[in-house]
Amino acid sequence: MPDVSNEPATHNSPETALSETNQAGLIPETVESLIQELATHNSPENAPREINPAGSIPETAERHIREPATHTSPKAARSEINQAGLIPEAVESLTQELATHNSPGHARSGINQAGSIPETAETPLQATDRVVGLVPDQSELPAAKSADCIHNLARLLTDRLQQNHGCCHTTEDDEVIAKGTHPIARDPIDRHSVASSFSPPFGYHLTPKLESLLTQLKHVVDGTLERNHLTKLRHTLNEKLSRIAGPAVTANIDCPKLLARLADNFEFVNSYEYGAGVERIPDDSEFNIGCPCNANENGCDPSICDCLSIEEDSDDRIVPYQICESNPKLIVAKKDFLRRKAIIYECNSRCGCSGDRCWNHVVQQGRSVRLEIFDTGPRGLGLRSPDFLHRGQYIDLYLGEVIIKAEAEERENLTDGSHTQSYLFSLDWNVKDDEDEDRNMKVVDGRKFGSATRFINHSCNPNCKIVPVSTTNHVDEYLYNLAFFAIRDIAPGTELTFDYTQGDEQTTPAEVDPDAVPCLCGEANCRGQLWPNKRKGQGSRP
Ligand SMILES: C[S@@+](CC[C@H](N)C(=O)[O-])C[C@H]1O[C@@H](n2cnc3c(N)ncnc32)[C@H](O)[C@@H]1O
Repeated sequence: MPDVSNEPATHNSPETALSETNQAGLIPETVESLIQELATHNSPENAPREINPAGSIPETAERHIREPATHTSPKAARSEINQAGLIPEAVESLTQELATHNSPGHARSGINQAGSIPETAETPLQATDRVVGLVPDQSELPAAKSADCIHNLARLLTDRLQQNHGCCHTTEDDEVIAKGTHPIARDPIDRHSVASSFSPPFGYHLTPKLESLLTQLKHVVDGTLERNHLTKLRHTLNEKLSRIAGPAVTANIDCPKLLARLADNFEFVNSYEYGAGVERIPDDSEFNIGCPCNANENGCDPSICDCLSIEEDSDDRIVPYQICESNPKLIVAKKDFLRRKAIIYECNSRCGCSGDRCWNHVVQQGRSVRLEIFDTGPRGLGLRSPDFLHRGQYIDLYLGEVIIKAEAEERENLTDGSHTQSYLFSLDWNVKDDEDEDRNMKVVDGRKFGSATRFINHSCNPNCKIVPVSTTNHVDEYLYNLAFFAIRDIAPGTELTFDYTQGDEQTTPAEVDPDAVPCLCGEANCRGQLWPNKRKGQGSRP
């Protein structure tokens, strides 16, 4: 990238520089055409007369942007213009700079297909045009001095392009990123640095026209940086999404702030991440035994399957799954099971029914539906599926860092009193009392690591439910999966929601806690708040 401040202009006689640049394909065709147009119409003496004093692009030049230039060889045109001092080097450098950051091929195809001037191509066009437009003011500000001013600006803009490859976060985003454990390190950017640091060399004055040119250049460079940054964020995010196991998880997000938060500050994981101090019973513990069902006879038999939980008031085993009525290839959670509070113990490889061929083996098969993270507006990001979801269909797991209760409390205290989003989910299904909770309970934190379900918002009239599911390790009662199931048929593209107070008493509070996070679900039965502010983390306790 050329340093226009220090580089002697020797090897760049304007002619050579332009021809070199053109060989490298760096100057968009439209700029060429305009230069030709200007050269044809503007001999140095004619220029002030011909060019619209208001600084807009002359009609003739506009026309030529769409027409192939025929009558003037670019080389000759440039040489004429340069002799007249009408194309300052700085504009040339800036043209190159912008062209480098915005592939010329791309710029050209944008121009040609749309038949209009894209923003990126506008810079050199406008710059050239307006610089020429300065000629009438030469008595006030000699062209050479104008060029110096622009040169100075071009250096600052170039520095800015070199220093950061497009970080245009807001201060708020920088804060969010600074708090994260996995940020892509970026220095905070002062968006006004160019404007505030530019001042004309001593003794030079800026005409209003030049000042407006400089402002335009700055906006174009800022816009270019912003676009480059968004492209990079999308790339980063798509890479992360592509590493998620199973059918596609995509993101449909335009808001730069939300995009930055997701791309820079969140990692998708395919299983739990275990934090410090989390004790686990190993899967191969001698106490983990399978059921006696026989794969070669009746398969898994609900009347004898030891994996199934037993009803409290009878010896009946609770059968959680059935064949889906509207799609016989699908095993879904039973309607009556979804209404109750119960944990699912699935069969696994230790079982006589050989686990993976057993009907009681749904969550372990993994996600089978596609998901899309999208911008809901007032509720931040949300989740939906482009697929039709059947009632009882398993959707995905809620994943994240598994941490001990004390750690969860510390994390929650950091955000206490604020309406910061909460991603804590207590694994409290088998917790007996407060002492047991303090000693054994674990919490899943989906803030920095998680799955797509971490974006499921709350609704007071939800279409999903979270169910505790134990799969390969039935003896570790404090560690199980949190699995989302559809509780009714869900049309493609419908936002997925669940009740954040699931398991708690779900009555409309007499008065909404003024410190609580207000609920924006918009349902007729909305309770007005997500959680009472005293407890933001969710739990699955029955
Ligand atoms: C688990 S996150 C859900 C994803 C979140 N919307 C995001 O952008 O990352 C929970 C947070 O989402 C927001 N949220 C979820 N449901 C909401 C609702 N019904 N009304 C208002 N905010 C909601 C709250 O800020 C809550 O703390």
